[in-house]
Amino acid sequence: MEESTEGRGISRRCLLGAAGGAGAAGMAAGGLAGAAGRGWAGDDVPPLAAVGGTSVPFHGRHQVGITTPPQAYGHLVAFDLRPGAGRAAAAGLMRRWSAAAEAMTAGRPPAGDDQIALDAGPSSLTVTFGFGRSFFAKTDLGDRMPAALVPMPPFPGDALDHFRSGGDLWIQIGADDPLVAVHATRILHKAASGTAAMRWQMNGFNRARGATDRPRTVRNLMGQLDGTNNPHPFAPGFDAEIFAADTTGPHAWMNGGSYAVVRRIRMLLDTWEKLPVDRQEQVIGRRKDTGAPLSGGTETTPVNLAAVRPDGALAIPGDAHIRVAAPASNGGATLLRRGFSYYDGPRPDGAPDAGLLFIAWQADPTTGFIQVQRKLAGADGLTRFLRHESSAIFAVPGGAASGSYVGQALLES
Ligand SMILES: C=CC1=C(C)c2cc3[nH]c(cc4nc(cc5[nH]c(cc1n2)c(C)c5CCC(=O)O)C(CCC(=O)O)=C4C)c(C)c3C=C
Ligand SMILES: [Fe+2]
Repeated sequence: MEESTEGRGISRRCLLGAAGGAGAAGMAAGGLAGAAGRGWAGDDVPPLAAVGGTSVPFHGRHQVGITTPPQAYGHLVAFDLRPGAGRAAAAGLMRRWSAAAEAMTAGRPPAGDDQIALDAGPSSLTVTFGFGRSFFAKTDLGDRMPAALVPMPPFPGDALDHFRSGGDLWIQIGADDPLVAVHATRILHKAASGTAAMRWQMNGFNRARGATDRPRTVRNLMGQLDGTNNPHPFAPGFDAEIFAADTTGPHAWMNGGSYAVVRRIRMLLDTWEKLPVDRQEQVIGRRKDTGAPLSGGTETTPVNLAAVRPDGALAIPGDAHIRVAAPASNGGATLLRRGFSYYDGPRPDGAPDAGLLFIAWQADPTTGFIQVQRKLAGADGLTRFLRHESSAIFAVPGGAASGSYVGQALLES
């Protein structure tokens, strides 16, 4: 049975983690020992299960939610500053948001808690904050806007909804428990009151942690393993490809930061599902069941783009998604893809409103997403099964040190 602590509104479970289950760098299963030391000596309380007890520390050089393994539930929320809200108001908001995020990711109740996630533990909650281009003019910080935060160019085939694109501020919320994710979303929305209004919200999901016998690549709504050939955080060159280069001067506030490109990409599932599986595999260039490249091997075997079949045809077709998107086809352009599926029921035309909340992380969107998407829009066999329906790009500053808030180096210097 669950026990809540009177007056503090936090479950004792939150303070007693479970052993095991921290599958990734930066994650701590039962990583709440500090909290547990604050007067909670009970040993008759059942501990949180591994999913609930896993915490991802909020503070660090980089914000969380970039290299953190994708959680089961995700909410992407964009806000616009209210008229009259300038730099000081934005600083106050980032301070409130960071304090709430720091508390919730540690399994503590934030200020003004509504207690809807009392007994769930942190459940790998991450909260990631970003700034859109429009933020800088409204806060009189135009001279601090980095050159890499370019306007997104149009691409052939785009069908963008302006009202679900862009935004002054962005929050990515991820957690392995749905109540924890919704709780964080609602708390952060309430904390914005008076300063910023919600512009759009999109809700997504991935496979539940623990549903498979071992952590494995997520499967998207087309049925493919998606994320296999992502760059690995421990690989040489990863930081240079994904995180902004350290600088001094007006853009030093982005040290440790990254750029997020967010695209809501609807999948034309009724058309896709009519295609035989072997044709679907040719479109991607990988086996649908195992994720192995059509050049052979297992999911993790390096792709051989030069491999030919006995009949002399390319094993991975010329218009296969993984060929056209590969760094080798794009001057080395590398992205870290970390998205969420969405499934929002039927559209008025009867087709499923379903697809991918595609999020790409990179050191520079011009040499990252924009370069690759230009190529894909013209040459990728997958394109005819997709519609890009919203688009945004955000500068995501480095993580906050303990006692400071995300974006402080921008807003207070
Ligand atoms: C602009 C970049 C990309 C968009 C947009 C994009 C959309 C998209 N992709 C899939 C499914 C898969 N993509 C896969 C690999 C892959 N995709 C991109 C880029 C974009 N994808 C890259 C750079 C790569 C890696 C290429 C490589 O070097 O091998 C795969 C294969 C498995 C994997 O490696 O992740 C799948 C499957 C969908 C469904 C989609 C839009 C909805
Ligand atoms: Fe892709």
